[in-house]
Amino acid sequence: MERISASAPVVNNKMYHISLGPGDIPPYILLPGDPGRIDAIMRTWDEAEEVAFHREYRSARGVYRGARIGALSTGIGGASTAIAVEELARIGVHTLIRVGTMGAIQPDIKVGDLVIGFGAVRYECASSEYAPPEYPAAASPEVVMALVEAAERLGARYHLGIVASTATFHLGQSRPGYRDYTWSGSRARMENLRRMGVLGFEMEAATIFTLSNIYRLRSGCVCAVIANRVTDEFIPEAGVREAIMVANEAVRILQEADKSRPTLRHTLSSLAVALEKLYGKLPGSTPPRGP
Ligand SMILES: O=P(O)(O)O[C@H]1O[C@H](CO)[C@@H](O)[C@H]1O
Ligand SMILES: O=c1cc[nH]c(=O)[nH]1
Repeated sequence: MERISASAPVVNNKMYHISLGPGDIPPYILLPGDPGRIDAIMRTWDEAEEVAFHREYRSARGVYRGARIGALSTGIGGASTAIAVEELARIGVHTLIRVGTMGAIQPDIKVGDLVIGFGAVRYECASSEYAPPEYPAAASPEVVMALVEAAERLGARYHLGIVASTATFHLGQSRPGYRDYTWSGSRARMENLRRMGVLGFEMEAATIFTLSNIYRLRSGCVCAVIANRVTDEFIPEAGVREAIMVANEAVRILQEADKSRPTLRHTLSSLAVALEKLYGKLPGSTPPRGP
């Protein structure tokens, strides 16, 4: 029987939760929360195949307008999302774009609009197990710029700003609980964040941004606004296809940029490979692995 390390479980060369191993998925990946959104994402690609489906983690790979692209659902919330980022990092994924849905908390944001987050309020709890509260949950500038460029190209109506990632959908987002249970901290949260200019509530961006910065990965987030909490409207799926298209296009933009402008790390590791071919194995050298 295969001996499996309990501290970093890998089963048949696949990460224990996401069921993916090195090479199974392209290093540029879309991260919806909902496994059902993988179908909608695959329908927008020119080539698409499902790769694995274990627990909440459903994955696919394909090609969008010449760009190799992957997708993995994270499930709802920071805990399952942290597992996804941990395991994706170990198999060489370096660029993560959350494609989610959101409840806007500003009155001028319409249901069906998109929100591109450049930072996230860390109410989701999972990131607190990785870094103190002073550590920011910030998206990567390159990914944010690619998302903005993509939204402009596609003529999508978008808002750029800070989002709030919560640990729960109800009390964490100032909704009453069962039998109208509430308390002052929950009731005050939405109004306080609205005054601070925060655009809306979702549940995963802060985890993705925090872990990505710690692990030197790139990340960003585009969400479809399916609800507005001020105007009290809700249209499931409003803007979801647009969010997916913006994320696809951003991956294409990033891949083009990465090809024409290799990073210092990539250049150095390519050099190490070339030297290794000439002179044999160098101590501590690793093959190039994306930007
Ligand atoms: O639409 P997704 O990506 O699942 O995201 C949003 O929807 C879920 C709540 O309904 C949370 O995961 C929230 O972040
Ligand atoms: O209100 C909403 C809508 C989508 N996702 C959330 O987390 N909250």
